[in-house]
Amino acid sequence: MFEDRPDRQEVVLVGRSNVGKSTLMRELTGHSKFTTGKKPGVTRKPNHYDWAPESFMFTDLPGFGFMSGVEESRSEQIATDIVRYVEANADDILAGVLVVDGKSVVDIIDRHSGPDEIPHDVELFHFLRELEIPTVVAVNKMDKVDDEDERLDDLCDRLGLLPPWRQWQDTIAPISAKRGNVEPLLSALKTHFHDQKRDDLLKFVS
Ligand SMILES: Nc1nc2c(ncn2[C@@H]2O[C@H](COP(=O)(O)OP(=O)(O)OP(=O)(O)O)[C@@H](O)[C@H]2O)c(=O)[nH]1
Ligand SMILES: [Mg+2]
Repeated sequence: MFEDRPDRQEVVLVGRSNVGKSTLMRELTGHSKFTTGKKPGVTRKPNHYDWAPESFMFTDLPGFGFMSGVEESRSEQIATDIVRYVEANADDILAGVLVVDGKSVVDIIDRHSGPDEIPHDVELFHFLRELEIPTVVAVNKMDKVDDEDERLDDLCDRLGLLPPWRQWQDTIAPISAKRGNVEPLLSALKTHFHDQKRDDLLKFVS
Protein backbone atom coordinates (compact mmCIF):
# COMPACT_ATOMS: atom_id res chain seq x y z
CA MET A 1 0.00 0.00 0.00
CA PHE A 2 2.85 2.40 0.79
CA GLU A 3 5.44 1.47 -1.81
CA ASP A 4 5.27 4.63 -3.98
CA ARG A 5 6.29 7.14 -1.36
CA PRO A 6 8.45 9.96 -2.77
CA ASP A 7 11.56 10.68 -0.73
CA ARG A 8 10.55 14.00 0.82
CA GLN A 9 9.89 15.64 4.14
CA GLU A 10 6.22 15.76 4.81
CA VAL A 11 3.19 16.72 6.81
CA VAL A 12 0.86 13.71 7.14
CA LEU A 13 -2.88 13.80 7.63
CA VAL A 14 -4.26 10.88 9.60
CA GLY A 15 -7.69 10.17 11.04
CA ARG A 16 -10.85 8.15 10.84
CA SER A 17 -12.72 7.74 7.61
CA ASN A 18 -14.98 10.57 6.56
CA VAL A 19 -13.59 13.22 8.92
CA GLY A 20 -12.56 15.42 5.99
CA LYS A 21 -8.88 14.63 5.38
CA SER A 22 -9.16 14.87 1.61
CA THR A 23 -11.23 18.04 1.84
CA LEU A 24 -8.49 19.51 4.04
CA MET A 25 -5.89 18.33 1.54
CA ARG A 26 -7.62 20.37 -1.16
CA GLU A 27 -7.55 23.38 1.09
CA LEU A 28 -3.87 22.98 1.99
CA THR A 29 -2.62 22.36 -1.53
CA GLY A 30 -5.10 24.48 -3.47
CA HIS A 31 -5.75 21.50 -5.72
CA SER A 32 -9.08 19.84 -6.28
CA LYS A 33 -7.78 16.51 -7.53
CA PHE A 34 -8.31 14.84 -4.16
CA THR A 35 -11.46 12.79 -4.22
CA THR A 36 -13.83 13.43 -1.34
CA GLY A 37 -17.15 11.85 -0.61
CA LYS A 38 -20.11 11.43 1.65
CA LYS A 39 -19.42 7.77 2.40
CA PRO A 40 -16.45 6.67 4.54
CA GLY A 41 -13.58 4.87 2.85
CA VAL A 42 -13.11 7.06 -0.23
CA THR A 43 -9.32 7.30 0.02
CA ARG A 44 -7.74 3.85 -0.18
CA LYS A 45 -4.10 4.70 -0.86
CA PRO A 46 -1.82 7.49 0.34
CA ASN A 47 -2.03 10.64 -1.74
CA HIS A 48 1.17 12.60 -1.86
CA TYR A 49 1.16 16.17 -3.07
CA ASP A 50 4.69 17.35 -3.45
CA TRP A 51 6.84 20.31 -4.39
CA ALA A 52 9.94 18.63 -5.77
CA PRO A 53 12.33 21.63 -5.66
CA GLU A 54 11.64 22.12 -1.96
CA SER A 55 11.54 18.41 -1.24
CA PHE A 56 8.30 18.85 0.69
CA MET A 57 4.89 17.21 0.53
CA PHE A 58 1.54 16.85 2.17
CA THR A 59 0.31 13.26 2.48
CA ASP A 60 -3.32 12.23 2.85
CA LEU A 61 -3.46 8.73 4.33
CA PRO A 62 -6.48 6.43 4.09
CA GLY A 63 -8.92 6.66 6.99
CA PHE A 64 -9.36 3.97 9.59
CA GLY A 65 -12.52 2.87 11.37
CA PHE A 66 -15.84 2.06 9.81
CA MET A 67 -15.99 2.18 6.02
CA SER A 68 -18.89 1.33 3.83
CA GLY A 69 -18.38 -1.89 1.93
CA VAL A 70 -15.17 -2.70 3.78
CA GLU A 71 -14.82 -5.53 6.24
CA GLU A 72 -13.67 -4.75 9.72
CA SER A 73 -10.50 -6.81 9.42
CA ARG A 74 -9.52 -4.77 6.36
CA SER A 75 -10.19 -1.57 8.23
CA GLU A 76 -8.02 -2.76 11.13
CA GLN A 77 -5.32 -3.57 8.59
CA ILE A 78 -5.42 0.02 7.37
CA ALA A 79 -4.96 1.28 10.94
CA THR A 80 -1.94 -1.01 11.28
CA ASP A 81 -0.54 0.16 7.95
CA ILE A 82 -0.86 3.79 9.02
CA VAL A 83 1.09 3.08 12.19
CA ARG A 84 3.79 1.33 10.13
CA TYR A 85 3.96 4.20 7.65
CA VAL A 86 4.42 6.76 10.41
CA GLU A 87 7.00 4.63 12.18
CA ALA A 88 9.01 3.98 9.04
CA ASN A 89 9.04 7.64 7.99
CA ALA A 90 9.12 9.38 11.36
CA ASP A 91 12.42 11.12 10.59
CA ASP A 92 10.89 12.78 7.54
CA ILE A 93 7.61 13.78 9.16
CA LEU A 94 7.71 17.45 10.09
CA ALA A 95 4.25 17.37 11.61
CA GLY A 96 1.40 14.94 12.06
CA VAL A 97 -2.12 16.26 11.66
CA LEU A 98 -4.71 14.09 13.38
CA VAL A 99 -8.00 15.08 11.75
CA VAL A 100 -11.15 14.46 13.79
CA ASP A 101 -14.83 15.30 13.36
CA GLY A 102 -15.59 17.96 15.97
CA LYS A 103 -19.22 16.98 16.17
CA SER A 104 -18.70 13.29 16.95
CA VAL A 105 -15.15 12.73 18.16
CA VAL A 106 -15.78 12.87 21.92
CA ASP A 107 -18.75 10.48 21.66
CA ILE A 108 -16.73 8.05 19.55
CA ILE A 109 -13.82 8.17 21.99
CA ASP A 110 -16.15 7.55 24.93
CA ARG A 111 -17.87 4.68 23.16
CA HIS A 112 -14.56 2.95 22.50
CA SER A 113 -12.96 3.54 25.89
CA GLY A 114 -12.83 0.60 28.23
CA PRO A 115 -10.56 -1.61 30.29
CA ASP A 116 -9.17 -3.37 27.20
CA GLU A 117 -9.77 -0.73 24.62
CA ILE A 118 -8.07 2.51 23.64
CA PRO A 119 -9.85 4.47 20.90
CA HIS A 120 -7.84 4.78 17.69
CA ASP A 121 -7.82 8.58 17.82
CA VAL A 122 -6.37 8.65 21.31
CA GLU A 123 -3.89 5.91 20.47
CA LEU A 124 -2.64 7.68 17.34
CA PHE A 125 -2.31 10.97 19.17
CA HIS A 126 -0.07 9.41 21.82
CA PHE A 127 1.76 7.35 19.25
CA LEU A 128 2.73 10.44 17.21
CA ARG A 129 3.86 12.24 20.34
CA GLU A 130 5.88 9.27 21.52
CA LEU A 131 7.74 9.35 18.23
CA GLU A 132 8.37 13.04 18.96
CA ILE A 133 6.47 14.10 15.88
CA PRO A 134 4.92 17.54 16.45
CA THR A 135 1.21 16.80 16.40
CA VAL A 136 -1.78 19.00 15.69
CA VAL A 137 -5.34 17.81 16.18
CA ALA A 138 -7.36 19.44 13.39
CA VAL A 139 -10.87 19.47 14.82
CA ASN A 140 -12.84 19.65 11.59
CA LYS A 141 -16.51 20.32 10.76
CA MET A 142 -16.70 23.00 13.44
CA ASP A 143 -19.41 24.62 11.31
CA LYS A 144 -21.70 21.92 12.74
CA VAL A 145 -20.75 22.55 16.39
CA ASP A 146 -22.56 25.13 18.57
CA ASP A 147 -20.88 24.64 21.94
CA GLU A 148 -17.33 25.05 20.67
CA ASP A 149 -15.54 25.70 23.97
CA GLU A 150 -17.26 22.85 25.75
CA ARG A 151 -16.55 20.38 22.93
CA LEU A 152 -12.91 21.33 22.65
CA ASP A 153 -12.38 21.22 26.42
CA ASP A 154 -13.91 17.72 26.50
CA LEU A 155 -11.63 16.65 23.66
CA CYS A 156 -8.57 17.97 25.53
CA ASP A 157 -9.65 16.01 28.57
CA ARG A 158 -9.91 12.78 26.54
CA LEU A 159 -6.47 13.35 25.01
CA GLY A 160 -4.87 13.95 28.38
CA LEU A 161 -4.38 17.67 27.81
CA LEU A 162 -5.47 19.86 30.70
CA PRO A 163 -8.35 22.16 29.65
CA PRO A 164 -9.01 24.94 28.74
CA TRP A 165 -8.25 24.17 25.10
CA ARG A 166 -7.14 27.72 24.41
CA GLN A 167 -3.86 27.06 26.14
CA TRP A 168 -3.12 24.35 23.52
CA GLN A 169 -3.27 26.42 20.35
CA ASP A 170 -0.23 24.69 18.85
CA THR A 171 -1.99 21.35 19.36
CA ILE A 172 -5.75 21.89 19.07
CA ALA A 173 -6.89 23.60 15.87
CA PRO A 174 -10.66 24.02 15.31
CA ILE A 175 -11.30 24.27 11.57
CA SER A 176 -13.90 23.87 8.87
CA ALA A 177 -12.13 22.52 5.80
CA LYS A 178 -15.25 22.61 3.68
CA ARG A 179 -15.79 26.30 4.42
CA GLY A 180 -12.12 27.06 3.79
CA ASN A 181 -11.58 28.07 7.40
CA VAL A 182 -8.27 26.44 8.33
CA GLU A 183 -6.32 29.37 9.80
CA PRO A 184 -5.83 27.82 13.28
CA LEU A 185 -4.19 24.77 11.69
CA LEU A 186 -1.91 26.85 9.46
CA SER A 187 -0.89 28.91 12.43
CA ALA A 188 -0.05 25.79 14.48
CA LEU A 189 1.95 24.32 11.59
CA LYS A 190 3.87 27.59 11.23
CA THR A 191 4.91 27.33 14.85
CA HIS A 192 6.09 23.74 14.38
CA PHE A 193 8.04 24.53 11.19
CA HIS A 194 9.65 27.48 12.89
CA ASP A 195 10.60 25.40 15.93
CA GLN A 196 12.32 22.94 13.59
CA LYS A 197 14.19 25.80 11.91
CA ARG A 198 12.29 25.28 8.70
CA ASP A 199 11.15 28.83 8.02
CA ASP A 200 11.86 28.06 4.36
CA LEU A 201 8.63 26.02 4.36
CA LEU A 202 6.38 28.69 5.87
CA LYS A 203 5.08 29.57 2.42
CA PHE A 204 3.28 26.22 2.29
CA VAL A 205 1.21 27.07 5.32
CA SER A 206 0.49 30.75 4.62
N1 LIG B 1 -19.97 20.19 7.47
C1 LIG B 1 -18.75 19.91 7.05
N2 LIG B 1 -18.53 18.85 6.23
C2 LIG B 1 -17.26 18.60 5.84
C3 LIG B 1 -16.17 19.42 6.23
N3 LIG B 1 -15.05 18.92 5.69
C4 LIG B 1 -15.41 17.82 4.97
N4 LIG B 1 -16.74 17.63 5.05
C5 LIG B 1 -17.54 16.57 4.39
O1 LIG B 1 -17.23 15.31 4.98
C6 LIG B 1 -17.31 14.27 4.00
C7 LIG B 1 -16.03 13.46 3.97
O2 LIG B 1 -14.97 14.27 3.49
P1 LIG B 1 -13.61 13.62 2.90
O3 LIG B 1 -12.67 14.77 2.73
O4 LIG B 1 -13.88 12.75 1.76
O5 LIG B 1 -13.17 12.73 4.16
P2 LIG B 1 -11.89 11.76 4.31
O6 LIG B 1 -11.44 11.90 5.72
O7 LIG B 1 -10.90 12.02 3.24
O8 LIG B 1 -12.58 10.34 4.13
P3 LIG B 1 -11.90 8.93 3.67
O9 LIG B 1 -11.12 9.18 2.43
O10 LIG B 1 -13.10 8.08 3.48
O11 LIG B 1 -11.06 8.47 4.82
C8 LIG B 1 -17.62 14.97 2.67
O12 LIG B 1 -19.01 14.90 2.43
C9 LIG B 1 -17.17 16.40 2.93
O13 LIG B 1 -17.84 17.35 2.13
C10 LIG B 1 -16.44 20.55 7.07
O14 LIG B 1 -15.57 21.34 7.46
N5 LIG B 1 -17.74 20.74 7.44
MG1 LIG C 1 -10.11 10.80 1.82
